[in-house]
Amino acid sequence: MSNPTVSAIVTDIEGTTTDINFVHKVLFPYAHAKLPDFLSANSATPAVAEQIDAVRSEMGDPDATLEAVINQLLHWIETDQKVTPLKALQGMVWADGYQRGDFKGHLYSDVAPALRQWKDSGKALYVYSSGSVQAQKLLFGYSDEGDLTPLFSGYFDTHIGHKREAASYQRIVTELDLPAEAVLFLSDVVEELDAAKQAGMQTLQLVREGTQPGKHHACVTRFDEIAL
Ligand SMILES: CSCCC(=O)C(=O)COP(=O)(O)O
Ligand SMILES: [Mg+2]
Repeated sequence: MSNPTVSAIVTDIEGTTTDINFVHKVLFPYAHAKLPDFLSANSATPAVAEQIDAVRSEMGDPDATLEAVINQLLHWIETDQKVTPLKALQGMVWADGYQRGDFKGHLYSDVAPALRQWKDSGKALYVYSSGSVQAQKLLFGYSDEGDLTPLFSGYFDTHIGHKREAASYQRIVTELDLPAEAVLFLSDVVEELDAAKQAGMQTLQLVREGTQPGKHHACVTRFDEIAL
């Protein structure tokens, strides 16, 4: 497919640029193992204390003990809940892992060449993930393909809204200051693509191994099938 009407591309991460297994079998278990000690050691640090208070708010219990907060966070990891303070704290814990070389951000082999080509041809590139902006920058900054962060013009996380809600994509379009139809959203998840399309964006589903294709969005299996 060739599409010269696209000025900006917004990409999802998990299942789109990156193997779901890297997120679920490397990142989430790492956060699950490290969060308790990280929170016990850093609970007085202002950036961490702010997120602990946000967890207490989500729990509806402003007096929850640190132990209760930790148990809540571990439960959210086990059930893959996209709760904003969990995502912020995961990003902080993963920073250690990336910096120590415990893992690198996984990217499918077709992703970095396509991102470079789109950037060179004048497209603006953005990320929209439930992972925090810090986590997104870490994954692309410490990726298997080196530091790809210079390719991106911006990052969006759940502070802009949840990924299955059209209003989130309307806010992104407003931030990009572009007509919605000039923005292409890439994701593996049909509900996210439906929300982006409702906001007027162009959409394309990445059907990586194990992904079920939907009926209402054009599909590709790799980034190098996308001609812009
Ligand atoms: C930013 S890397 C970690 C991804 C993550 O935490 C997550 O929940 C995946 O969300 P996505 O919106 O990329 O499916
Ligand atoms: Mg995804």
